[in-house]
Amino acid sequence: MKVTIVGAGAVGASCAEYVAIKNFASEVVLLDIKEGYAEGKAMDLMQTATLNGFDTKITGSTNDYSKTAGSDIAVITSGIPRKPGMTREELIGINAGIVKEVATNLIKHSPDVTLIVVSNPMDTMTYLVHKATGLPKNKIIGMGGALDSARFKYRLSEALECPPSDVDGMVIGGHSDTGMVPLTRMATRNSVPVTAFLSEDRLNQVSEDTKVGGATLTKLLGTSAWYAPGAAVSGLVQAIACDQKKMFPCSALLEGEFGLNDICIGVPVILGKDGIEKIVEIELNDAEKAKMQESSEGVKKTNGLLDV
Ligand SMILES: NC(=O)c1ccc[n+]([C@@H]2O[C@H](COP(=O)([O-])OP(=O)(O)OC[C@H]3O[C@@H](n4cnc5c(N)ncnc54)[C@H](O)[C@@H]3O)[C@@H](O)[C@H]2O)c1
Ligand SMILES: O=C(O)C[C@H](O)C(=O)O
Repeated sequence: MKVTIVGAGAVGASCAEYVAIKNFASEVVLLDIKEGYAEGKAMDLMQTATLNGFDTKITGSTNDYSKTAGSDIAVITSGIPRKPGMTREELIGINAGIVKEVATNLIKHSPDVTLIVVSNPMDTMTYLVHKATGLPKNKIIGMGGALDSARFKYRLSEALECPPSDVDGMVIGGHSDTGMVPLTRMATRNSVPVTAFLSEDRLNQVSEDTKVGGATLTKLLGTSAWYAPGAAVSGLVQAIACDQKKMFPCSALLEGEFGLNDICIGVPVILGKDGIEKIVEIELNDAEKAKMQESSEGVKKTNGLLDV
């Protein structure tokens, strides 16, 4: 199993580290445009192999896509991150060109690759990859909901004063400060609805904290987060590589599902060896449907800025 990660920055390197530590891939190629950078990150990570007990071979490349040939899965984390005070949408001007070029180069050398898009604004970048490449729709996956759901569970565990592993929950919708739709009605603590423990006001606070999860970290760090994003991407890579048939909210191209068309946005999907093997159309109530509709209008507005 060969995994390529383009963009050896904070998120790309974190993802490479988690993939290696989970020890399911034979090879990880890190590629970056910055001279020597991916090679340096790869060497540093390889020097953790005996410490962390993995056998995955990690190599680096400065923009030489021939090194990525035959990749089964490729992750796109190339592009600029936001700074405090910015929205993800403001990154489109620089990141659209980078993502389009990177996706085209990857497919040239690995025509059967499954792509995971991470660069922001992620839903729009995922849509761009659909428009710019001829890959089938099951092979283009946007990562946002897995991370947002992890943050939702963290915030729920804080409110419930319990370990995060007690909590289950999911965030669908656009990966933006206003577009996320945390499904509080369906969240549980060991199968008991969290609504049994938390007031409506407290749950609203959990939702609002979840939606600005990325912005909160960006303010603290001066740039956007990387540990949870890297871990979330590695979960998607593992589900595909190991044909796990796991359910994650991912940005997928919708053709009528959830009443939406011609858009990539976060919905529950089953991930296995064929990428997105199924979109799971869960039943939403009227309030959730309205939030999803509003979220899709935001994503479509950003898509309208694309030159496709
Ligand atoms: N979808 C998500 O949930 C999520 C989470 C975190 C970050 N992100 C996004 O991921 C992207 C990367 O974030 P980061 O913190 O790793 O940034 P970073 O600046 O640390 O790393 C980005 C890397 O991309 C490289 N790069 C730029 N242009 C390139 C090109 N044409 N080819 C190859 N490499 C190129 C840069 O040299 C840099 O090393 C940002 O757009 C950020 O907003 C998304
Ligand atoms: O917040 C960001 O800009 C990065 C990423 O989308 C995140 O949610 O951490």
